[in-house]
This record gives sequence, C-alpha cells and structure tokens, in this order.
Amino acid sequence: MTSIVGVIGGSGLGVLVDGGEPREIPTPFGPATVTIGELGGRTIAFLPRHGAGHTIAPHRINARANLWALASVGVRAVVSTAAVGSLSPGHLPESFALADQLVDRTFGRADTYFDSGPVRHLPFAEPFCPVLRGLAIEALPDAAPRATVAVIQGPRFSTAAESRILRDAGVDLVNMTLCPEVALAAEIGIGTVAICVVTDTDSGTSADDPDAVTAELVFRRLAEAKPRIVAAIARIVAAVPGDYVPRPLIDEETVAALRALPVPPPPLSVTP
Ligand SMILES: CSC[C@H]1O[C@H](OP(=O)(O)O)[C@H](O)[C@@H]1O
Ligand SMILES: Nc1ncnc2[nH]cnc12
Repeated sequence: MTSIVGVIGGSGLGVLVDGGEPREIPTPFGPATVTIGELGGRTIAFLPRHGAGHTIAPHRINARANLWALASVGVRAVVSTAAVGSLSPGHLPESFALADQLVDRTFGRADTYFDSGPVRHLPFAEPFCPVLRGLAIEALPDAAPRATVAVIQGPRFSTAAESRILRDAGVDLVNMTLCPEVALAAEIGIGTVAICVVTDTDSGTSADDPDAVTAELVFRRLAEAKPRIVAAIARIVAAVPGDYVPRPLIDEETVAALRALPVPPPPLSVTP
C-alpha cells in the first residue's frame, strides 16, 4: 500500500491543501490538528507547526503531540519547511537549502518520548534521513545540498554576538523549530527532510544590511517564495517511494509500543 507522506509547514505555510478538513487528533501528549489532502500526486497529512493562523510561538510548539498524531495516521516520512537566517555567504536570502546537520541551542522543551517508561538513546549523528535527503537533492537541483542549522530557543532573534559565535563555529543557518521536531520524529520511527528557506542574514552583515532579520522581513520573503516552496514540497513528496521505511534508529518493539500508547479520554463537559 502507498504510504501517506507527512508535511510539516513552517512559518508562512499555515494552509497548504485546499478542500481538506482540519481534524483534531487526540494524542497522549495533547491534541494536534492534521489535514489530509493531496499534493504531488500523493495523499499527504499536513500539519502547520505554528497553527493555521500562526498562533503558536516556536518555543510553545507541542512537537511530541504533532509527531505522534502524524504517526497515528500512518506517516513514516515527513517533508518539512523551515524559515532560516543565513550566517554564511554560501546561503543567500531567497535561496533554499537541504539541512544535513543540527546544533540544538533550545532549552526547556519537551524533547524526547523517552523521559519515562523505557530508557532509549537515539543515535543522532545524521539527524535527517539520508534516503529522503538524497531524493530531495535530486528533486531540487538549485537548493544547497547541505547546511548546518543552529536551532535557537526564540522567540527573540539572536544578538550580534550570538550570531558571530555561531558563524565562527561553522554554523550556516539559524532557526527556532527544527529541534526537537527532527529528533522526536526519529524516536517515533519517522524519517525527515527539511527544506530550509533562507529569509534573512540574521543580525546582518553590516550596520545597514537590508536583509537583517525582522519578523516582517521573514513573512514577506516567505509570501514571495510560497509558490516555489509549495512546488518544492510537491516534488519531494512525489519522489518518496510508496513503500518507504525509515532507518531503524530505535528498536521496532519500542516504537510500536510508543505508537500504541493509550490516549486519555477527553474531559467531561458539564452543562449547568
Ligand atoms: C516568523 S520569524 C521566526 C520564525 O520563523 C521560523 O519558523 P519555522 O521554522 O516554523 O519556519 C523560525 O524558526 C521562527 O519560528
Ligand atoms: N534569523 C533567524 N533566526 C531564527 N529563526 C529564523 N527564522 C527565519 N530567520 C531566522
């Protein structure tokens, strides 16, 4: 059977599939909203990580609920988008990159499914699925084929000094959402590939850099790029094999038990 592909929409991508009805899925970690639709000739499960109207700040995203909900509708592969700032002259605003490495600078987020119950340690040297990345590199020949992304806590942007430290450490791009999302996906048996959309130069390359980050600039660049972003997602979705299975990073029994966790019943509503 052809598997359903998950699409996690980043900033600027609150709505992707026309006609699909958003469905609230209860999970052991809280509810998540998924829309089943069609893209790239495939059935997809679309989940905008900030909500359809961008109401969820990056540090408040319930990534455990989101990934569990996608797993519950049969998703094994996720194509995501992420707006990023550039720290490197090799990644210009308006370009795309396929992230291959992450530096996690977030804190205080629920970042694992294994904080109670079985003790498991995810091998995470290659955070993204090499198979999906290979397909994406072929599907998007104009995108940079690799990039190291630092994920900061947000919601504020970096100071100039924080930006410089990351740049000096060899980081290419900066974002607020790929952690813990990518690790949680791997823990629950979902492979991921992320299309990074470069929107700005973070704290800027000079005092009057017109590409220095503001939220307005990010949203403007994303709106301008939306047709290219949707086309890029569709090309990758179309390339995912119907029988795709991700690398086994956590033992099968544990993943099956995680996916089978009971969902608490909804609270009783009391009518006066
Ligand atoms: C809208 S400015 C910062 C915001 O944009 C990025 O979102 P996403 O990764 O979901 O595309 C960044 O991580 C911040 O959440
Ligand atoms: N400069 C930046 N820092 C963090 N997240 C971003 N998303 C888009 N641009 C960003």
